[in-house]
Amino acid sequence: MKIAIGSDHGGFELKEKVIKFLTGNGYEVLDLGCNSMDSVDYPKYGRLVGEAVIEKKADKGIVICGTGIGISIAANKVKGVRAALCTNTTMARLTREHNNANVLSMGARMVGDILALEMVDVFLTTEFEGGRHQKRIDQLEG
Ligand SMILES: O=C(CO)[C@H](O)[C@H](O)COP(=O)(O)O
Repeated sequence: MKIAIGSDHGGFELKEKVIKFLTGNGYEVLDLGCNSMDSVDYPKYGRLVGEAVIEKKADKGIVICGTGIGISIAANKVKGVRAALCTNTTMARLTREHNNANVLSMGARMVGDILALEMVDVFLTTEFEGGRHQKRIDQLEG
């Protein structure tokens, strides 16, 4: 499975740890930046990850900023993206099972590294349940 990942400066350090986790667990990674802790603007990176998923350059995406809020808003501007800001593993599981989320968003200033990696693992290994949830997702695309 190929994962597109992007962050702003607030998420840079966590992004590097997530990349290490992903490559260590057999995932392919498409790192779309940023590339240092120098201050950058999160909209670009949210959009890049969202576009990579929709253009099928990656199977799923991960976006990280300080809170996870701004970059999730940015990713969700790309048509077809369902980016979910998660703060615990239950949310990471349910957003796959119920929302078929294709992008995980996390706030590096909000959650610890261990929890973040647990959320990544759960998000990437949980399947969409389908059934009653599909018609609700269809309505999102209006
Ligand atoms: O969380 C964020 C957006 O939702 C950003 O990471 C945050 O706003 C960046 O702040 P600063 O420029 O003060 O580092």
